[in-house]
Amino acid sequence: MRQFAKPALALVDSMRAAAAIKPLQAIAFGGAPGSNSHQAAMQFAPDALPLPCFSFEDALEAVDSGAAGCAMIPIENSQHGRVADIHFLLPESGLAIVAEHFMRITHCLMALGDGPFEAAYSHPQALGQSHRFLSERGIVGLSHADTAGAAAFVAESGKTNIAAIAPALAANLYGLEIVEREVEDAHDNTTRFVVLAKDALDLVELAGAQAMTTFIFEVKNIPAALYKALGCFATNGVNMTKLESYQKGASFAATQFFADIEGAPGEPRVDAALDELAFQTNGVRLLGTYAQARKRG
Ligand SMILES: O=C(O)C(=O)C[C@]1(C(=O)O)C=C[C@@H](O)C=C1
Repeated sequence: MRQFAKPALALVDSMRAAAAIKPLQAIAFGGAPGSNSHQAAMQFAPDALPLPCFSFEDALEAVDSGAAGCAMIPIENSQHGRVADIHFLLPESGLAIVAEHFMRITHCLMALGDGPFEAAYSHPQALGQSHRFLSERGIVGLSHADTAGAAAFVAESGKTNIAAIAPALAANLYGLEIVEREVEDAHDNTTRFVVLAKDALDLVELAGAQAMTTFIFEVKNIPAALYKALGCFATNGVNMTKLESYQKGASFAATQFFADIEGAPGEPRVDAALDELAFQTNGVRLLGTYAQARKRG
């Protein structure tokens, strides 16, 4: 069911009503109020109106339809890697990345009782980030659309033998007890989020800031295709900070890559690298240029 559990509905409705009055000030996020994405949105833009959406896809759609000025989307986690689907959703959304935001993620085990628990519900990323904690206690991780939504679901269930893994705020919002704090397996657990909007940033706004540029490209199906693609950045002295491969479709013939570099189009060495990349590959698509939120290297 693509609907938040009952304990979240009043808050979701009031946030949606406030956002509907001033959509340009609204920041859409995937998850119920109290989710990590909600908290990242508020850290990034404390005066914005948070707009809860059931999924990341719905949050992107809210920007596309004009229901929100931008969306806050998790893209990768230091412990558990890529956030599923984002590599397909971002390019397909047609939106531009206008900012990045890093947030230290800390999870709590929360429930109506104090255990023992057969299962804990959460977003698959949060379950992955707390994998050791759960397996040491014999608690089965069960996937839910988001962390805070899982807390609302556990509250609605009335059951004392299930728990949620979610931010502390969610326990507060949905009336659960925090059984254990900091259940993430690594204590520097951090998620990188990106902010997406309809219009790309005007590069003039980035003057003086270290810029990042995110793009996707598809290599030709020939030997050394990736070597040649990466050579474009090596010879032009451009620092690549992220490179991830993924398959599009089921042919497995042409691999796509999702990449971040330091620098912006308009800088001669970046322009030269991207021009050469276009020549060496089946296509390059820029997803956005924005200010670096954390120094790399
Ligand atoms: O469910 C949430 O709380 C989310 O905001 C999603 C999400 C993610 O998908 O990465 C965000 C940050 C954390 O890494 C865990 C979960």
